[in-house]
Amino acid sequence: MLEARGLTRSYGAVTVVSDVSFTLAPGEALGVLGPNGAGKTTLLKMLSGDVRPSAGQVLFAGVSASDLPQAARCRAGLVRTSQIPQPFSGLTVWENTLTAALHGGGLHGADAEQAAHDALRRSGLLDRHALPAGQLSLMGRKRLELSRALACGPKVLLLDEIAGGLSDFEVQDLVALIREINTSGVAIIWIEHIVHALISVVSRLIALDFGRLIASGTPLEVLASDNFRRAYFGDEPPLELMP
Ligand SMILES: Nc1ncnc2c1ncn2[C@@H]1O[C@H](COP(=O)(O)OP(=O)(O)OP(=O)(O)O)[C@@H](O)[C@H]1O
Repeated sequence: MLEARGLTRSYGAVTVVSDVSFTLAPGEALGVLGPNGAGKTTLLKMLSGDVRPSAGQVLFAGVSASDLPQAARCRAGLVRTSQIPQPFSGLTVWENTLTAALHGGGLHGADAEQAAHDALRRSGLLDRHALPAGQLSLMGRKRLELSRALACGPKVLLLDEIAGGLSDFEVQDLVALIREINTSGVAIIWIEHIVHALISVVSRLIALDFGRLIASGTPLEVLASDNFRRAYFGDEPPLELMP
């Protein structure tokens, strides 16, 4: 469904993502871990088309997406949510979601309205459809971020630290929602620092450190790998943090 081939991004002399390759199968859920500044968001932005790779290629459904702009990738089903939700705060929840269906999903008329309605229902926001987005709680804004993404008709959903700042209960609700989206057939790549939330959804992890892919495999394989432990804990990981 999606393939990153040798993705690299440099800013001046500094390379923040270096030669990262991986694949994502249809319907799969893949987690991305790594310390702050490891290059995770930059990697996701290269997949979505927000950042142009300095080298490497993105293949989506077997076809090179490298020359497709961000909007075209979104319409094709490669949809990203932002680390910090940025709805149009003066528009209502409904208007925000409808705008995503029209402009992100490329839908028209009744089709766009149906997609927006379905997205609001799935994300649990139907009862707040008339509320200005600026009046939503943080959890409400996270739901709206997912609602807007769903309204675009994603085949692959790219989630950037969507659980950040939420309470434990809210994280549980969000995990249930993301799991439902994934089991409905949408493949997911999820960057997340809240590891227990991440591994309750994904079946595979990749880990980055200083822009390089340092581990990939099942959650257990990655969390137990020497490279991963060294990146997070230095040479001697505390025993109580071992999985
Ligand atoms: N536009 C830019 N210009 C220069 N440096 C950048 C730019 N965008 C990102 N960087 C740098 O690239 C590195 C990787 O940033 P990135 O946001 O991808 O990391 P991250 O793993 O997502 O971090 P976090 O977990 O803190 O969100 C950081 O050192 C960051 O300062």
